[in-house]
Amino acid sequence: MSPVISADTLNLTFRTNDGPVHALKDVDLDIRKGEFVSFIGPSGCGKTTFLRCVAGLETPTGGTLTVNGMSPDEARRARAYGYVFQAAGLYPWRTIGGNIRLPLEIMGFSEEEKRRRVKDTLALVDLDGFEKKYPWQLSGGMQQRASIARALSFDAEILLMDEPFGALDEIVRDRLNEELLSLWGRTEKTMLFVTHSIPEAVYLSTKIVVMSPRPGRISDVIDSPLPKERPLDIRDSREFIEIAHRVRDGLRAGMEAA
Ligand SMILES: Nc1ncnc2c1ncn2[C@@H]1O[C@H](COP(=O)(O)OP(=O)(O)OP(=O)(O)O)[C@@H](O)[C@H]1O
Repeated sequence: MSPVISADTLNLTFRTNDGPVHALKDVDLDIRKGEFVSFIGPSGCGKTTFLRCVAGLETPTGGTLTVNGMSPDEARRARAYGYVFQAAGLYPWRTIGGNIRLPLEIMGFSEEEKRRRVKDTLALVDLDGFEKKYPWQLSGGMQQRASIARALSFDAEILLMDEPFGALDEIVRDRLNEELLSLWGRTEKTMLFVTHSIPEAVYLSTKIVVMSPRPGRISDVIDSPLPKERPLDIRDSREFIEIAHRVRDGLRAGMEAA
C-alpha cells in the first residue's frame, strides 16, 4: 500500500532578519493509511512546521512532500485533512453546532447534509445534546472535543492535531486520550499528533517520531508493538515502559547531537 503522506529529504529554512532558521532538515518519513503517528521533541524542533507543511500552510524549501499522491496544496483543496490546534479555537458567538457547521457552510454542503453531519460528529465525540450551547458553557475538555468534531465533520481522511490536550489537566487528558483512541478505532482516520508528553505519545501511537532540536531532524522512528486495544493501565506494562525508555533515549541523543 502506498503511503498517505510521504516526505523525502524535506527541508524548510525560514528567512528571518536574524538570518536563516533551519526548521526542518532532511526529513524522510512515510505514513500509511490509518496509522496514528505522534511527533515528540523539544520546543522549536519543527513539529508544528511539519504539520503546517502537510497542511499546505508552509512551503518547503527543499525535498518533496506528497499527501494522497498530491501536493499538500492540492490535498487541501480536496479536503484531505482536518486541523485541531492546542487552543480549541471555537468562535464564541457561535453555538457548538454553529462552530461545527462552519466548514460545512464554507464547503457548500446542503442544509440537510449539514444537519446530519453536525448531529453525527457530535455523537462521535460524545457531545450529543450540546449543539445549542455556547463554547463558554463547556469545560476545556468538552471544547476540545467540539474542536475535534469540527475537524471531523467534513470527513477528512487525515486529522492533524497540534498538542490538542496540552492545556488540559492530567485527569481530563487521560480521558480524552482514551476517547481519541476509541474514535480512531471507529473511524480509521490517519492521525498526526504533536505532543510533549512521552506517556501520551506511547499510549496513543502506532508510530512515534522522535525529533531533535534545530535544525529539526528525525532522531528515531519507533513502530509500536502495543496492541490496538489499549486500556489506560497498559501504561504499567513492560512493553510500554520499554518504548517510553526508547523515546527518552531518542530525545537525549538528539539533544546531545545538537
Ligand atoms: N514563520 C516563521 N518564521 C520564522 N521562523 C519560524 C516561523 N515558524 C517557525 N519558526 C521557527 O522554526 C522553528 C520550528 O518551529 P515549530 O513551531 O515548528 O517548533 P515546534 O517543535 O512545534 O515547537 P513547540 O513544541 O514549542 O510548539 C523554531 O525555531 C521557530 O522559531
